[in-house]
Amino acid sequence: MMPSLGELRRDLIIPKPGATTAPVVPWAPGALSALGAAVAVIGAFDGVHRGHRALIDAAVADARARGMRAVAVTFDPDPDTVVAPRPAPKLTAAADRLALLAASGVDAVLVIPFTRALARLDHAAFFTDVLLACCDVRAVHVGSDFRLGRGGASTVAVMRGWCAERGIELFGHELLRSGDEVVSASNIRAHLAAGELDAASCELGRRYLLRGTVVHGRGEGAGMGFPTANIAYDPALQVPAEGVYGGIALVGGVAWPTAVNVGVPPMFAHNAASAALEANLIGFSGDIYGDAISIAFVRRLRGLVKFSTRDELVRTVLDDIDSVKRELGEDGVVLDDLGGR
Ligand SMILES: Cc1cc2nc3c(=O)[nH]c(=O)nc-3n(C[C@H](O)[C@H](O)[C@H](O)COP(=O)(O)O)c2cc1C
Ligand SMILES: Nc1ncnc2c1ncn2[C@@H]1O[C@H](COP(=O)(O)OP(=O)(O)OP(=O)(O)O)[C@@H](O)[C@H]1O
Repeated sequence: MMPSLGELRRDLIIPKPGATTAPVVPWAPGALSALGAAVAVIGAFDGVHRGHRALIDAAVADARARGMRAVAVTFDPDPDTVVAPRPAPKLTAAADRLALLAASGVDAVLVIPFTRALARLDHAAFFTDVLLACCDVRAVHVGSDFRLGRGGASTVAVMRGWCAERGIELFGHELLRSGDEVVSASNIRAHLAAGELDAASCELGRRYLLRGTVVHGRGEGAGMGFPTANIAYDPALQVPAEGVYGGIALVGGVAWPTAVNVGVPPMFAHNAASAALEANLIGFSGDIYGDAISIAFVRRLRGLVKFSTRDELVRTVLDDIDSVKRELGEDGVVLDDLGGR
């Protein structure tokens, strides 16, 4: 059956109605001084996965115990896109990453512009000139693998010593695991790239979501009995492995069960207009060219096949659509309070 509204809202990165979301504050000297003494949790937080959320929960609990405010400290752009020779595809665009952090239970999200100059700072300069210049931080929470400074020179042990001398407690938490692997953005990307949707969703703590825009395709799908929305997406985002998936598409405030094709269809690979991401929205008819669309991936159904006949392709895709209907329903669900997202 179609997932509940609550599940959809979480999958589609929509705050619950009435949920409080923290302010997202760009870095500036003294920008968070009004918060008073605070507990910081620091990271790039791509995906805001279960490991990140466990770490944030620990920081919020510590802040509450101290009677202080909790601040998630993150960077924009993601540091990896500035310093890595070949940046990894991202699980979340910056806006989604910040929205997830703002809804995580912290009292503020501090966004530090990440530049090559910032990457060159050592931990002492980062803490003094950047973090403490903005906020009265009394405790810092990071994962045990967290590193700061040029080439990641400063380990948790080094930072803990420096902080302790200044009356700041630094906690390097053991990393959350899922089975026998650490929950990490890198592992989630690898699972998605391998089509291992269950493992990716489990570590992420929700379904993977890809946002895009509906664009014109070859327009052959409608003639085949399954019109598809061709979707253009940000190439910096991680795409699940080529194949056919069942999922949920959010367009204009309605969540539709959807059959999704990821990858240029092998039968039409010669056509430059072939979309690498297209979705048949079950129960929908209408014109959505140019609209924003989000796809939450629920189940991988199969790999892409180069069928020998068009009939075979049509029969198989209609079967795919039937199996999505059985699992996710045959009609859209209106999400009435989307908060503009
Ligand atoms: C659920 C689904 C599964 C698909 N599976 C395949 C496939 O296995 N092989 C293939 O060549 N094309 C596959 N396609 C792509 C179709 O060939 C494509 O939708 C059709 O050519 C229409 O494309 P257009 O909308 O760009 O005109 C699939 C499409 C959907 C929606
Ligand atoms: N599984 C985890 N459990 C607890 N804390 C974690 C976990 N993974 C990362 N962290 C911490 O969360 C913060 C943000 O980490 P970061 O953005 O590097 O995430 P990541 O998932 O490890 O990413 P990547 O795999 O790309 O290195 C850091 O303080 C990091 O140590």
